[in-house]
Amino acid sequence: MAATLPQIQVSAQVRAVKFKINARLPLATNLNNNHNNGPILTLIMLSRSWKFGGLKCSYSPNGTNPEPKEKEKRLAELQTKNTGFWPRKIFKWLEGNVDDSPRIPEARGSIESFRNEAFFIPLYQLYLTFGGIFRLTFGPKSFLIVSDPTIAKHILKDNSKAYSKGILAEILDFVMGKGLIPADGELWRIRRRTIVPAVHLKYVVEMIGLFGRATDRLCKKLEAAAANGEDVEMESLFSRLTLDIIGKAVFNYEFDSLNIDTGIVKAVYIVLREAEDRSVAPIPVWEIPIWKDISPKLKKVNAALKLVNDTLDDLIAICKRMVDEEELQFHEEYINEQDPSILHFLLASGDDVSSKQLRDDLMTLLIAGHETSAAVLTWTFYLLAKEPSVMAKLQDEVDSVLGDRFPTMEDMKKLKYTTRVINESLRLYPQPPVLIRRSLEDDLLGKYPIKRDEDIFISVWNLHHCPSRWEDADKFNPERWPLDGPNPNETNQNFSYLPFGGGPRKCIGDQFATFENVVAVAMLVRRFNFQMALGAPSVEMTTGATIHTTEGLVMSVTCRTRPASNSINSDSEATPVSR
Ligand code: HEM
Repeated sequence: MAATLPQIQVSAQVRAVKFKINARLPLATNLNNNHNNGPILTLIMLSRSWKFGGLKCSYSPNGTNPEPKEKEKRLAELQTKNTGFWPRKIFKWLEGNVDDSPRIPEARGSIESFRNEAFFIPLYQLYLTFGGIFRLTFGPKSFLIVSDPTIAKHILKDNSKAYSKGILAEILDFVMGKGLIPADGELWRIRRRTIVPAVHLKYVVEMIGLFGRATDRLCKKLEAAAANGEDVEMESLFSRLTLDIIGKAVFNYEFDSLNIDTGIVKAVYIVLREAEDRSVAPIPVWEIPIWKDISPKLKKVNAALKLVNDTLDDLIAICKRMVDEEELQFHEEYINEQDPSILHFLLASGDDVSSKQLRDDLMTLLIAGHETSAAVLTWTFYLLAKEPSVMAKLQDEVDSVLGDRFPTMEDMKKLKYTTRVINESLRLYPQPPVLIRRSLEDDLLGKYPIKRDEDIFISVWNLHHCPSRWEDADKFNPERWPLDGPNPNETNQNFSYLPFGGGPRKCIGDQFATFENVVAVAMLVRRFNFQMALGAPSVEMTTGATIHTTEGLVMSVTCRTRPASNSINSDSEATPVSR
């Protein structure tokens, strides 16, 4: 199973751990500009200093290199003779350590090629050796890897002003510009204040109907596959489902990608794929001036980007006309029934239509809300196929709560086990698995002082798989979240669980996404049984913006005997599911 993590064995004498790290980093984790260290990293760490496989490496837990014996002896002599004339600083200087502050444990490595392993897996192995914060160094470049909940909270929440999105903003610039995810500082504050009100409760409730209609279209596709006995590749279907949903929810555009491959759908996928490719590219070729003009791939990307941008401009113009003509008064929970999209809300609120900023924000929402939800659904169905007892319990709940109709807001409160399944899926497969920050000033992380301009990866994967925090950490066990307990989040789990980040930059679509996933899972498991298809490629992880499978999630689908409507729970007002 892909989530089963290799454990490293650390012997007392020699700790020799050879890690091959695939530098297919999550979207936020590219090594570009001066961070460019090539595609693959191989770390070889030896406790203290030993020769191993012809390569000499060193590691010491306080970050200093072991000194030669003679020098140590001389220092010891000097120290024993110290009568107060030699200040302590001078001994430290002779040791090559000018200040008293503790040094962050350091893992040093060399770079080497190795494919087909998700980057965060070796980071997990290093975490088991080095602990909640360590420095990962290759040549002149280093990164801080944080897997400690208190330090994560400090960076994300308590001292969040001292951190920017760093390399994430650089990589995403071509597609998101200064959109809400990459933006920092005052611009981010202004945009966040403008956009968050658009995702109000009434809007989210309205979206539940949209989630149901879109999932119903997917059900029809699956019904056809089931009738023909065809296997289905669920990862790409989930990607299309969530694209259809987010297009309609953000700018009232019907991609209908589940049914047709129009030019715009293809263009969106070209742009999304490019964003992922850039996040894992060893060299930022797109920045080389001549290459930019002659590369057929980049030409294609630019053409696709132009089509997407032109379409967004058109949608903004159409929406602007609607807003000008309508007589609705703008208020806190403003919603236009014909077009409840976020774009409509923003324009009605007086947001500047001509600005590139609005387009950047729409593009950001499209990407943020599409890949993440698709990945959650993919891994949830993979986990469910592996745990039939969880699937059976889930189907029981859905049968009894939903009966034969589309889910409503009321059902969201009742589908408690379904929600726990999503909570647990997000623990095992956090999307994205790593959060990126850069320090804007000197700071203290735990007991360790750090300088400005440190690139930091907060490994949500490590936080969510920590063996001392979670019982049977690798087990898919929705029961770990009591049904009568609060919905787990970063606050009630003390930053050990960060499915939607935390602090001021927490996801603005958390409730939207949770309901979207609950509706999709509930409707799908009510209608179908899912199994891994016979002869399907084994499911392995790889990283782009989120965790993908390497070769898709190929499943066989069979129709369930439709459960009878449940008269107690069924809501006569709610729309029956179309047949
Ligand atoms: C299951 C689906 C989703 C997951 C797992 C998810 C996860 C996250 C996480 C972890 C962050 C924090 C990133 C960081 O701190 O660096 C984030 C931020 C964000 N998310 Fe989501 N997200 C999901 C769905 C959505 C949806 C549907 C939308 C939009 C409708 C959305 C919009 C955003 C935006 C705009 C931000 C940036 C907020 C800011 O920086 O102020 N997300 N998301």
